[in-house]
Amino acid sequence: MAARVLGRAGRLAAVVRSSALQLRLHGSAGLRFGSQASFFPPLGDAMLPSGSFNNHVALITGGGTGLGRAMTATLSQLGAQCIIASRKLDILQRTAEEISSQTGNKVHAVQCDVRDPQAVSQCVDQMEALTGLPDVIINNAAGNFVCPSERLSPNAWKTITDIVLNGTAFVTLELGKRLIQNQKGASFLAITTIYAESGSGFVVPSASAKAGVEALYKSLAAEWGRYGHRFNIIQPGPIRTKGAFSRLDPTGAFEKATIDRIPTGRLGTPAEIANLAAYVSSNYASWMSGAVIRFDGGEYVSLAGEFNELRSVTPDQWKILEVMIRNTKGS
Ligand SMILES: CC/C=C\C/C=C\C=C\C(=O)SCCNC(=O)CCNC(=O)[C@H](O)C(C)(C)COP(=O)(O)OP(=O)(O)OC[C@H]1O[C@@H](n2cnc3c(N)ncnc32)[C@H](O)[C@@H]1OP(=O)(O)O
Ligand SMILES: NC(=O)C1=CN([C@@H]2O[C@H](COP(=O)(O)OP(=O)(O)OC[C@H]3O[C@@H](n4cnc5c(N)ncnc54)[C@H](OP(=O)(O)O)[C@@H]3O)[C@@H](O)[C@H]2O)C=CC1
Repeated sequence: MAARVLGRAGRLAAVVRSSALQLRLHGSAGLRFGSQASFFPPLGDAMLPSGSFNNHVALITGGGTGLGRAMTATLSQLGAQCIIASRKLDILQRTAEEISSQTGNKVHAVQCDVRDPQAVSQCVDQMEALTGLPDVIINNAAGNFVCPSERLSPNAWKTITDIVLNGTAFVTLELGKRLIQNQKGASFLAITTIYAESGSGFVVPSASAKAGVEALYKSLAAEWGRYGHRFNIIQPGPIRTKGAFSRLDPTGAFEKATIDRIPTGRLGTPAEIANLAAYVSSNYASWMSGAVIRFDGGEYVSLAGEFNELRSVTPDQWKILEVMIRNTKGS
């Protein structure tokens, strides 16, 4: 009994320690925990051996904020030279300076609106001049907001699908063609979402575009292996970032309900997904291509199972239910 209590206290202490670490490197917002979260403490430090990305160049779209920033921090800590690209140059530059002053590795900030194929081509020109072509490409940039579909204007639809599907395609095709020409292989990773698979009301442009991204990456995994390219997908569940939560949970009501239904009792953390993205993008995963990795604390299966709500039935209620069911014998 004492050992069990001590074990639990140890796990809680680990949660606190690793949250403090993440705050330092990734600047994550406050974490909220459900009752079972102490079984699943998030670890904040880099999982791969130091130097795993030495002599590697990584491009992370949307790398100035949220999950992209965390992925950049981890890759940079592991030795990569990173390029982060998005629309807001001031934010990119601030992030680049902060990360590179912590890791000692260069992070370059390049302005790019991924919706514009010419801007993407210029961004890749700039990148070639700065670092040469990349070994790792993470298509992480996205746009989204909750909205009943009957309220969507054509431009609202176009804005989201342009950033998510066309933006990912423009970046992937531009880099893919140049890498093929230079006979250089690379790891491509796309960040989608768990509802790319199920679809979801109220985020229909995002769901449609993310499903398209998954089809794009699975198709290219089959077609471009012969050029040395790997294509993989991570589907994150909810991870608190300002960009996502301000547009998808403006009142904060979604967060509590979500934590209640996630079997691991908490949201994910930016550092956790950064570790997974680093592994998938690394040479340790050189046999991984065409993979779709759900990373959601169990939320998807929790939402899907018809009888999962029975979690709220108490042991006393089960005694009554069991008698009722057993009484059907022979009927
Ligand atoms: C709680 C989390 C749980 C789970 C998360 C699961 C999945 C998460 C997926 C994500 O992708 S989260 C990432 C979210 N991050 C971002 O969205 C960051 C970037 N976003 C933006 O820059 C904007 O929000 C943007 C997507 C609207 C694009 O900005 P831009 O300046 O290019 O567009 P406009 O502001 O000009 O709008 C274009 C068009 O859309 C209409 N519109 C904008 N907001 C809304 C809204 N809330 N409801 C309805 N319509 C909206 C806007 O009116 C324009 O259309 P019209 O020209 O007026 O017709
Ligand atoms: N957080 C979560 O719970 C989840 C997130 N995801 C996915 O994770 C990824 C990161 O999201 P998250 O970090 O939460 O949110 P953020 O809003 O922080 O990240 C989105 C990034 O995309 C960039 N971006 C948006 N539009 C463009 C554009 N037209 N061109 C170039 N860059 C653009 C933004 O930078 P800028 O404004 O400078 O252009 C921003 O850095 C996204 O793909 C999202 O769909 C998926 C499931 C859950």
